[in-house]
Amino acid sequence: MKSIRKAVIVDGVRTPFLDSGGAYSQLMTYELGGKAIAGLVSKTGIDANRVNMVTMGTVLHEIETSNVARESMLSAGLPATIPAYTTSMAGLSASVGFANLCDMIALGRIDVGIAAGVESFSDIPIRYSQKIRRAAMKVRQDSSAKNILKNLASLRPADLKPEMPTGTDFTTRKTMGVCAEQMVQKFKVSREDCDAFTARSHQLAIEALNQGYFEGTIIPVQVPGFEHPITSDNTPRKDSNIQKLSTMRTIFRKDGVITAAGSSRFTDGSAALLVTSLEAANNMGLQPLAEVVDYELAAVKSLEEEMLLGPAVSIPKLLARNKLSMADIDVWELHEAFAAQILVNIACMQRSEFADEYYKGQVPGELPIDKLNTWGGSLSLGNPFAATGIRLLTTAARRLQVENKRYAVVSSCAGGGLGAAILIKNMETNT
Ligand SMILES: CC(=O)CC(=O)SCCNC(=O)CCNC(=O)[C@H](O)C(C)(C)COP(=O)(O)OP(=O)(O)OC[C@H]1O[C@@H](n2cnc3c(N)ncnc32)[C@H](O)[C@@H]1OP(=O)(O)O
Repeated sequence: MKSIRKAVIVDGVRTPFLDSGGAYSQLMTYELGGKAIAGLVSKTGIDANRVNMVTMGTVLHEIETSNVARESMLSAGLPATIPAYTTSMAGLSASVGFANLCDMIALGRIDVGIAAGVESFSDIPIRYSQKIRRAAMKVRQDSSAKNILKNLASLRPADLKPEMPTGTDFTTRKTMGVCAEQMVQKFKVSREDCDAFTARSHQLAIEALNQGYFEGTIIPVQVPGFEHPITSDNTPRKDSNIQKLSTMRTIFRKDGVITAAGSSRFTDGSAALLVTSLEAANNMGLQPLAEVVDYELAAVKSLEEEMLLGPAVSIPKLLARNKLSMADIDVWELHEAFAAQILVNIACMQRSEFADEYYKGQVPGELPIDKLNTWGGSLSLGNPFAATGIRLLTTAARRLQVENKRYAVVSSCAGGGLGAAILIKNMETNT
């Protein structure tokens, strides 16, 4: 086995993010995934034959293309000799694929990888009820007319109702919005602060678009039946101001704080990122954006009250292991599942009782909000679950360059009470 080597982020791209049920309804998930991979190869100009491995995360698995990584890279025209596998870890699905590739690079197993993520809520796996599935299996074993009639007779009209995925956590049987409101009950954040955070997210995304920070990273997508390629997200919203937000009703709990605007929306999109060894980047004449320093995967103790506290349980461990404090991090990119969820995570990291429970008494302190998601976030840009992990990494790496800073931390919560934090470092300040 070779010694530990540096993994570097060369660049990343994404498709425009669109509310589900929109233009991407024309595409199967793998086709949408292939758009980001093809866009990445085209943007970086790499010879696709140099790619050793492709990972793609997804949360909602389409049955016929269950290894969506493979189907996506083939649809992107990559050589069939490149192995590809699909990663699944709720909202961290693409992040864990990225982490796998970094480890493979560090250990010398591969030189060049593509880490991607895709989500389509417009092409979701819809199932028949368990009663129908069982009857169908019995008919498959014995397809005589008598057995078909017997099984048909055992069914009721209600059994024919299709089962749609709802985004409900399997263990708690609660939606993420309900879980987020439970965290608010325990850790207390105000409606006013949530509205202010939501308005900030949209305002910063609009500013980032005006500044041209996303130029070149959002690839045009040609959808069959559309005259022109799709070139931009359908958000942020200009009317997402505090005056309007404060009048909106809460949706997951009557006396709660979460509105439709304070929730990330069901979104379709894909994203892909090129990660290589430093040597491979140099050999290919590529200028990487950032070095991958370390990552931490973590999980909460109580799924009932702490479902979306992934950042609060993963960031402090990552910082402590790397002997860094909150103040050492210049660029923060956190997934905005809900405005309330971000505020609860920030609050938890300042509490001694939380620190006692999770990190042996060291209180991480205040995450500086002026360094957080300054180009907007999932509330204002959309949240195609797995693709979001790659969007966050690309944004963090690019912000390091634009802001000329040293360290960035990317962190996300996820269903199942999971969390991840990833530490990257600007290549320009790589001392
Ligand atoms: C997956 C993981 O592991 C981690 C995670 O990310 S967990 C979080 C995952 N995300 C979720 O669970 C998704 C939660 N989202 C939802 O359930 C739904 O998108 C939602 C309930 C929030 C939206 O519900 P909806 O009924 O479709 O809302 P929608 O009709 O768009 O909006 C309601 C109203 O608010 C308005 N509105 C919405 N967002 C707004 C905004 N930002 N600013 C101003 N107004 C807004 C709309 O225009 C609409 O107004 P009208 O009634 O006048 O038309």
